[in-house]
Amino acid sequence: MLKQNPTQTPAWQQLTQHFSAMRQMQMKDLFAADPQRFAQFSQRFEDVLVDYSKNIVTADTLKALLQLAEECGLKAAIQAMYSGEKINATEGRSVLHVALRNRSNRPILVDGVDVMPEVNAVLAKMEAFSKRILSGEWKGYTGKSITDIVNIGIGGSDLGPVMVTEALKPYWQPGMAVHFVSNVDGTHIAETLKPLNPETTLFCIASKTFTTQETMTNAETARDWFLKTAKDQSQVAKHFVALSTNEKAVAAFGIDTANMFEFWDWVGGRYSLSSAIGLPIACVIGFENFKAMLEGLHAMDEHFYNTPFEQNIPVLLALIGIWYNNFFDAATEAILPYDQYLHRFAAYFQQGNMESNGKYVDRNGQPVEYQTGPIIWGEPGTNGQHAFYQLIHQGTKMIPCDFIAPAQSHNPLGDHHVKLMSNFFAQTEALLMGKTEAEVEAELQKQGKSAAEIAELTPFKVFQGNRPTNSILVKKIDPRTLGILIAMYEHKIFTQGVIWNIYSFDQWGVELGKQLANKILPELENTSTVNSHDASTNGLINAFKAMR
Ligand SMILES: O=P(O)(O)OC[C@H]1O[C@@H](O)[C@H](O)[C@@H](O)[C@@H]1O
Repeated sequence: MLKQNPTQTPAWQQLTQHFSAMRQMQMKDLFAADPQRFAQFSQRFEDVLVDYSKNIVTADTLKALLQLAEECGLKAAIQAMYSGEKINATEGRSVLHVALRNRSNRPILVDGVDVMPEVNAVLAKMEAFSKRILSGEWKGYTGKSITDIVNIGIGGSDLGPVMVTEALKPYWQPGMAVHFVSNVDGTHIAETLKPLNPETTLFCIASKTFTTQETMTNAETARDWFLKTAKDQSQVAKHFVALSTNEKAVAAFGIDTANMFEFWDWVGGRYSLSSAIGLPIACVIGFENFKAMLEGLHAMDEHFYNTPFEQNIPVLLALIGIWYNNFFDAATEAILPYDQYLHRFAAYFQQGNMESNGKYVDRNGQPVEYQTGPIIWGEPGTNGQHAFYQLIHQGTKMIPCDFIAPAQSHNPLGDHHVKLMSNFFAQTEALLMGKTEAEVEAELQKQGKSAAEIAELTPFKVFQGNRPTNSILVKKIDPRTLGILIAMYEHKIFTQGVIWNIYSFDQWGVELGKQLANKILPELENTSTVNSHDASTNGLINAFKAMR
């Protein structure tokens, strides 16, 4: 894979020059000058409309950004990922979440072996299992059917299934509920288990490595809780399944490996929701709906693979993100879904994006001299409007935002949805157009304010506007569309990682804290004074011990 420093490309030089012309550019002037701007700067994919016209870009900007993608070897990088090359170089692994939802079934080789037969075998096992659970055929230790699934996992073994099951709540099958325990804080599992009945509860222990401290601790607590009632160790098999790559550790925990749903080291945790990690999803929305989501993911995978970059939605979104991140110095991006069911969508892509592209070392092992991954955050609208939008509208920082909304609500109550959507449209319009001094003055005059009051108040009520947004309007949040959206963001992250010349599929940055926590844990289990750390850490640990 090309290991190109993006700032050393001709395209980057061109963008730098172009930026000096664009930094003062007003989007409303661009709209006024070009009646075709919406048509020119929007793309449709199935029932998804992506409008990126409200960005500080011209055709020239996109041309230079597309050139940057070429010069950074994006084409070859996509090819390398889809053909199973070991692009996760620091872990020596392929990166093949696209194989998990490869509905075309075209062979995908890892070390010369087609992975599709094993992918399909696990999917078939998930289908059979989820059908047995949902039909009530799978019985617990007292002969009752399962009513509650508890997924125990963290990070990529939690956030995807949480986000998807919440997003697709209207598709939950009758008589089945799903719960998630991730935090090692005992409160999480204690509160989750309180209303549950061990006779009708199934635990999915989800961990790629099956060594993660939080998950193993919660899994042991769950097993103790279950055995407190069930008594008999042999009944664990009816209530515990494992979703993992680590057969040995699964067996050592006491889970029958017949109840293990396998995946592989070429599935990154944060890209694993279409692997066995998706089992709780399939068990609550039904396998047919899970399959529809896989088909949506695959459709966007194909779009990303086959579409020329100038119409390629993930590529365009990635390039626009780079434009703000690297030229306008925007440090964050907000994801703002106008759909309550998508309330964990931003949290999901916070991991997806920040764990992938939060790297300061490039693929040559050198510190980068440019910005890489942005900070991702967001909450559903309209809640955000009454909380943090003040800063987006009038703060000193540029925050490019993605607004996402469905045309059809799953809950068409009265005029709720048009009210919601009026806010969706109004916000991006306000961020684009702002409100001028003259408009504010005229408004205040109409309200009967004196000249002195008008002069005093006007500066506070002006909106500069010119704040960039993408609008992603979908017909309905259904399994297929959700799959499309997920893959769209995944490939955006991939594209940016390629251009920033970083490895997007490792996560070494999470290791140091784990190591230190393992060192500190035994120090907390006795009463002696600790002095093996820096003064602050010693002081805090000793204060904690004194307070217990
Ligand atoms: O699935 P596992 O092995 O328990 O790992 C869970 C999470 O563990 C974290 O340490 C990693 O940063 C995540 O990427 C990962 O998803």
